[in-house]
Amino acid sequence: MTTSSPATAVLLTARGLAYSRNDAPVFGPIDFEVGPGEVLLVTGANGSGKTTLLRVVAGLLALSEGDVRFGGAPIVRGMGAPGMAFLGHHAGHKADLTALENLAFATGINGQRSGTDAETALARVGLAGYEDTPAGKMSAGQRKRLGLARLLLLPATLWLLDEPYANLDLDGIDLVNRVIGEHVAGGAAALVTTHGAYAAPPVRTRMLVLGDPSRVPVEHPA
Ligand SMILES: Nc1ncnc2c1ncn2[C@@H]1O[C@H](COP(=O)(O)OP(=O)(O)OP(=O)(O)O)[C@@H](O)[C@H]1O
Repeated sequence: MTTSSPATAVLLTARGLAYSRNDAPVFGPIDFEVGPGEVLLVTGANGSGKTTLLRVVAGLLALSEGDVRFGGAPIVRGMGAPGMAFLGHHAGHKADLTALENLAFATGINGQRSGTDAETALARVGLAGYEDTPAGKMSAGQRKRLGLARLLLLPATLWLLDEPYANLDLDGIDLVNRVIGEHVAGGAAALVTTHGAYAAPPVRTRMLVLGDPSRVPVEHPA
């Protein structure tokens, strides 16, 4: 039996989405949907286009073909969509600012989720005691945790997480799974790129496997 979902049941929709660089395909065309309470896990070999896909969805790169929509509205390069939060390989902290100052800077621009505060978010990610530590003096894993604290504070419905498990210890990997689970439990969603089987948020999860980059023709000089 086929059931049709109401339009409001889908947060993110991609149809025939493809990205090419200098006419060479990086990924696609692909179709996917992410609804409230769901995670889309994007996997694939190195170079298969996982980060590129996230950057297209974030509006940082222009798609080459197809259509991608957030809440029914087309995503356009250069137009940050309210309601999305992006955590990249490099979390984008200001090295000279302390953990608390970085969070204040982010919420000053993006607004803050109600019912929480920066100290609570830092404690949640295991950074209690690091409030006054400059981001530039943190380890890679601590900077990743500070990025998670930022996500906890921002009023975003869709999290775009590029390799959120990288640089984290086992407790940190478990933390990522738990905060994703709590985030989507309230009807939010996340796109998560990963290589690892440890990506196991305790929520309804869809899988998207991007293709092998070896299918992309490589031109060699004669
Ligand atoms: N700024 C760039 N300029 C040119 N080519 C790029 C750039 N960024 C990525 N690429 C190329 O685009 C392709 C996809 O890269 P992307 O980083 O999206 O892959 P990925 O699946 O995230 O890889 P990984 O698993 O190694 O992180 C690769 O062939 C890569 O070399």
